[in-house]
Amino acid sequence: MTCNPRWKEIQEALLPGQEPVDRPDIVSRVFKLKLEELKKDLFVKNIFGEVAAWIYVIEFQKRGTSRAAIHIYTDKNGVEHMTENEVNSYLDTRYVCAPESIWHIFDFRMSDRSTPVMQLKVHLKNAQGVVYKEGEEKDAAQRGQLRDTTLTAWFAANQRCYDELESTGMIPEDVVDLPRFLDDFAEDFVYKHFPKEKAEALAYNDLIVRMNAMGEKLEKWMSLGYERIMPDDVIDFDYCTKEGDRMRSTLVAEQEEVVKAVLDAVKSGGGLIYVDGPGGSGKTYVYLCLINILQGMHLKVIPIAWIGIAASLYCLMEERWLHSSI
Ligand SMILES: Nc1ncnc2c1ncn2[C@@H]1O[C@H](COP(=O)(O)OP(=O)(O)OP(=O)(O)O)[C@@H](O)[C@H]1O
Repeated sequence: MTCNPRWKEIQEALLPGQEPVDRPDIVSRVFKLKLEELKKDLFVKNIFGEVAAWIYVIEFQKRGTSRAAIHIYTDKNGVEHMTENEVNSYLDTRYVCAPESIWHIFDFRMSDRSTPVMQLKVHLKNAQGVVYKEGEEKDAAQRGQLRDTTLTAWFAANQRCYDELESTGMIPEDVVDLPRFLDDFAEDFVYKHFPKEKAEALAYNDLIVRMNAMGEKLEKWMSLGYERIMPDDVIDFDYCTKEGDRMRSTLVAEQEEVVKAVLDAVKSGGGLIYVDGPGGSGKTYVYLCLINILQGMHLKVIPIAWIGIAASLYCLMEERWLHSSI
């Protein structure tokens, strides 16, 4: 839909001697009202038939003519092809004309789309809600058993989809092709400096732990014959000592002061030390240095942080957030 400055509603709202170009605010408001009306016709009154999904983008042509490019999908299968060329939309709007500025100032939406998201009425098996009239309870209960709820219909759709995939041979049998994905699974551990073979064993053990947590057994599908090892069993103490010493030799005086205070506290049975400093002043570097030194001494170090991002900085360690360590 393209805006027409000669529209009656625009012309009537102009003050004597004004042209539409003088009143982008009126032009934008009228265009917006008409767009809303058109949306009602298309998507509520369905004047062109049932609509499966829709999306529109507002465009402003070179001399400021507003235009809504609306895609309507009448076929549910077409919905998944809805894409927007963001690069082109960006380039096309480099020139900001008066109606476009007003459109933004009024906070009108630049694009909108229908959301093909449905809320499922979750219920336990055979415990769906049934609406009944007094005296017709039995019929209603029977009807309720026959009729799908959004949840049971969703289960049925999943089953149909699964059956289709199965009939085309796209669902693998109960075999997990771990060797094919082992490199990907082991990547995290390689990143944490474990040699490839240990990283693979750790990945395999990690899968076992995760499966156990879900009440499943990895062995049911396969056994790769790795021995059970946990990250703590494969700490390279020599590497930690060397790396700790190397980092310590590079510390500036204030950093060394912190490291010394912590190591003294460890020797004398413990303590609580608070470290502060401006952003980028080398706090994390000190923690990493300490982690290496202490691990090299076969001591257990548990880094904890308020947020996941900070926790992930301790890449030598299993990441933990504060709440998971308490
Ligand atoms: N003594 C040092 N020798 C070499 N590089 C260092 C040293 N101290 C810090 N750096 C480097 O300086 C940068 C900033 O240090 P770091 O990330 O430890 O600061 P930070 O205080 O933890 O920062 P933020 O508060 O933003 O988290 C890092 O790249 C770190 O490797």
